[in-house]
Amino acid sequence: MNSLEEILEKEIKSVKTELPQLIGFFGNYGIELEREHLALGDYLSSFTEEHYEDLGIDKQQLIENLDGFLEQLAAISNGGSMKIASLTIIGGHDKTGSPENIELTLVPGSITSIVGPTGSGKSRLLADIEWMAQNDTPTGRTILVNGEKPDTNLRFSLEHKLVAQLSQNMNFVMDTCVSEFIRMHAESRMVKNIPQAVSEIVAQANMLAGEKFTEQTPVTALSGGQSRALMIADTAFLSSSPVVLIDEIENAGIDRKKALALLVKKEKIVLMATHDPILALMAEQRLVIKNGGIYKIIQTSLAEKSNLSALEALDNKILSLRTSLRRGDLIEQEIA
Ligand SMILES: Nc1ncnc2c1ncn2[C@@H]1O[C@H](COP(=O)(O)OP(=O)(O)OP(=O)(O)O)[C@@H](O)[C@H]1O
Repeated sequence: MNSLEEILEKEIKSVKTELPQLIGFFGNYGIELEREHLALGDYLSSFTEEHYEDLGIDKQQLIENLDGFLEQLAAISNGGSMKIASLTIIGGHDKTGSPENIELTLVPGSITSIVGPTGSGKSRLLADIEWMAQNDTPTGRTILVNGEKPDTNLRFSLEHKLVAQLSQNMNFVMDTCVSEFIRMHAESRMVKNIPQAVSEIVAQANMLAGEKFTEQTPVTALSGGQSRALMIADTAFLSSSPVVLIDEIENAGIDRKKALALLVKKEKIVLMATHDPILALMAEQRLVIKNGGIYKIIQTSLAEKSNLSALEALDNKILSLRTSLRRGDLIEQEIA
């Protein structure tokens, strides 16, 4: 990443191609990066004091803000290499206040499922991890990163986001198309080849969802399953967060096994709340939640793993029935 001095000495033309984020940065102050042959520093020095008064900022402040912005960009682009060695969940208490006597350490490359009745507290556990709870949530749990309390910077800084959360509700409020949505995200993550990222993410999302959508589809026109597929592909490709939390892939009518494979491709700590036996058994361990507390930790046994293929065969049968149903066929044949 270039230093502030180097950026100020560069021609505006190359600044715009190398750091397109700066177009938006200056745009926020009402500064258009015109006169492309000038060095950025010379361009900013060519403004009169009155001009700066009109913009509502003086030159020194603008340069300081630019420096801060460049630091943030550098932090984001280094995010790709951000790794953690472990995540520890220290128990709090269940809904009735009984202690949750547990200390569980998760390491990268592991998948842990979270099971339990509706309303038992699965999403709450994911939320505790997302917020790096420090005995300050309704469960009293504490989360440690690399065996230590994460510092406040790590907890609240967006650039160093430790956790990517895929939640049950994906409501897009922006009125923009799919490619624009991914482009904005890819740009903020300093991705170099944005068109390639866009087409890969759309292709992967379409492999997860039923009806295909295109790069031009408005995000507000996506179905629940399609938008979830888009968010899963987006997280898998663009998120550098070392921890991925998934709240129920199965409800969205997307191919959940492919989705899981996509998300765990990289060395990440994955936790997923699920009601689905296949997903639960694909994890190496599962946390059973009861009345708001972690009640049991079960290691997936060999016998359970060997049941997976029979479960998948059952599941494929249901899937093909679902496909027939969606196509408008009758389901009259005897089901063995
Ligand atoms: N240990 C706890 N102490 C107090 N409240 C809790 C505790 N655990 C969970 N809750 C609360 O219980 C409610 C239900 O929990 P949650 O939404 O996490 O359930 P869930 O298992 O994810 O349900 P579903 O399967 O329907 O998605 C929430 O309001 C949550 O904050």
